[in-house]
Amino acid sequence: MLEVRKICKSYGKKQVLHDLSFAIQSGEVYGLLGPNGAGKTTMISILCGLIAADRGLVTMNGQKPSVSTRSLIGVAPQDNIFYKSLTCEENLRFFGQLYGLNNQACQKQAHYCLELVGLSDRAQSIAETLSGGMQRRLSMALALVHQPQLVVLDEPTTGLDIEARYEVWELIRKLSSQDTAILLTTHMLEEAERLCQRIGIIKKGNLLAEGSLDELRKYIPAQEIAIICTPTENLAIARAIELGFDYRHYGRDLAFWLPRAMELKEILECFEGIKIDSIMRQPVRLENIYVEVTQNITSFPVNN
Ligand SMILES: Nc1ncnc2c1ncn2[C@@H]1O[C@H](COP(=O)(O)OP(=O)(O)OP(=O)(O)O)[C@@H](O)[C@H]1O
Repeated sequence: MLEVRKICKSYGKKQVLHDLSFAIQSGEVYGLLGPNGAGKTTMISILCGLIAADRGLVTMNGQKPSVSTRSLIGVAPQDNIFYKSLTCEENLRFFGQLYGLNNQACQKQAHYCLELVGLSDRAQSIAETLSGGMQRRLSMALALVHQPQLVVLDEPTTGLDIEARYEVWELIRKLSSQDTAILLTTHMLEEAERLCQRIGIIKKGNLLAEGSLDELRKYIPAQEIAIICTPTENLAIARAIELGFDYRHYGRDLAFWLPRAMELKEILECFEGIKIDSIMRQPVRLENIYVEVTQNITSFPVNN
């Protein structure tokens, strides 16, 4: 449904997007991940027609950008964009009008979207009196008022507490089940892991890796990861190297990549003679892959 093909963009002499290509199908949640300054917001701005690409093409359902293709996209930007002093319903009706809906359609869509995001009972509440989580859901409702086929959610859960985050996640799942395509940016890798069917990781405007979580696991040739806490890290690392285990530091955690499934007892036997305070086995997480890819430890080019 959405195809982004070899997009390039520079601000002055600084090129921030380099031949960026990806595609999103109906009902798919696609996570566009990358460190600060990677180019995610620039890409979103191009998608939404806010800025022009220097080169490359964005198509929706095979069509080049036009007023009609733009109406197929809804955007909930990082910062809430509703009018604080209007009620939820007034905001929705106003945004509906901006998208060219007539009065009747505005009314109908306002009610439908408020119900979809679980805010029907707050229709007459002034927007700024809503909790942070409700305000994010109102922003999402505004992005949906014109029934877009693709919704862009730019860091939809930043700053939300866990309950509010769950509500937004539920809403994203609901939209996806209704066949809406979703482009999600987030710095919360657990969020992307839970919600996204496919993930693209970009850095400095280059797509470094793309695929489902299972496909991305190829970046870490391990069955599992063992996080080990030891007062003598050097000894443990030396032993791991002898045994042929790769190792990484994730923050303060020392992690060994286990090339095959191993019982805890067997792992402990590997480190016999070395004091181990604690040990934890875990599957390869998106976080591990993301670190690997964005720190260029292992590099696998993505074919555009
Ligand atoms: N209007 C602008 N003029 C000049 N440079 C810009 C402009 N907007 C963004 N940039 C630069 O382009 C690069 C990409 O920025 P962008 O905001 O797209 O990254 P991002 O991945 O969205 O970052 P974040 O995760 O922090 O939101 C950065 O180096 C940024 O400083």
